[in-house]
Amino acid sequence: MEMQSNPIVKDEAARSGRTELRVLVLFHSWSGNTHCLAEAVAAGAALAPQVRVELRRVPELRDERLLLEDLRIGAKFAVIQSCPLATADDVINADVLVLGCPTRMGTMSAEMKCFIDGLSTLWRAGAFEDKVGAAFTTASTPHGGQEMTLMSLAVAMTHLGMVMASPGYTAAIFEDAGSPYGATATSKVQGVRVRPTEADLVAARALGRRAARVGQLLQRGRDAEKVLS
Ligand SMILES: Cc1cc2nc3c(=O)[nH]c(=O)nc-3n(C[C@H](O)[C@H](O)[C@H](O)COP(=O)(O)O)c2cc1C
Repeated sequence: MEMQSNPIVKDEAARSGRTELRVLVLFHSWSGNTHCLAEAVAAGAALAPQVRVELRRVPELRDERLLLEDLRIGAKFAVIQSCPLATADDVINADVLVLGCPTRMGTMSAEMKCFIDGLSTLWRAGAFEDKVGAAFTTASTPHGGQEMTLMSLAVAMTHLGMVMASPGYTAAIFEDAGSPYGATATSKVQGVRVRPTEADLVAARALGRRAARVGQLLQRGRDAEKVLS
């Protein structure tokens, strides 16, 4: 999927002289765990002043009717389905892009990878330079590849020319939940499916807040540069 657009023109027009910061939380999820983190990231980002936050999902590679018919995920996917699909304009207009997906075979889901690969036209036109990036994921086991997935998302965003807002240990919660590379949750405990814990959600909110803050610092720097030039 290649996104057709005239990014430079749109990007300049959409982003110059704007005071509000636009944060796009872009996720992939089937059974809702990553969706839970996405909502928490969006809520955290929305705490910053003068921020507009949008929650969008990446397109499925499978027929969505089959996902709805799947007894294990159908009801959960129906909720996710009500979230709009991301458009090229959503991506172009964002100052901050926070990407999240399930860990699949130790790395990002194919759906997220396919979406990122489809950004190549925008990428070649420089549409991602100086956008801020951050990442989150869920996996069913505690060491099932969360950090690999976060790093795979970070690698892709680095290729796009984005500035990564790593959480590090910038909030105390990262000592207990998430990771210095992004927000995480484990969706199975002793074989039982569970939702992200309150600590996971606090870490996801902290990630959203941090990404928005780094975005605002960069925005102020750009504004100051304009005044000085
Ligand atoms: C094809 C496939 C591959 C998966 N691979 C992994 C994996 O490598 N490690 C892991 O811990 N969980 C793995 N899982 C489990 C999901 O990462 C986990 O259930 C996740 O929380 C699902 O997110 P969602 O609820 O947002 O759909 C896999 C699931 C599927 C369907």
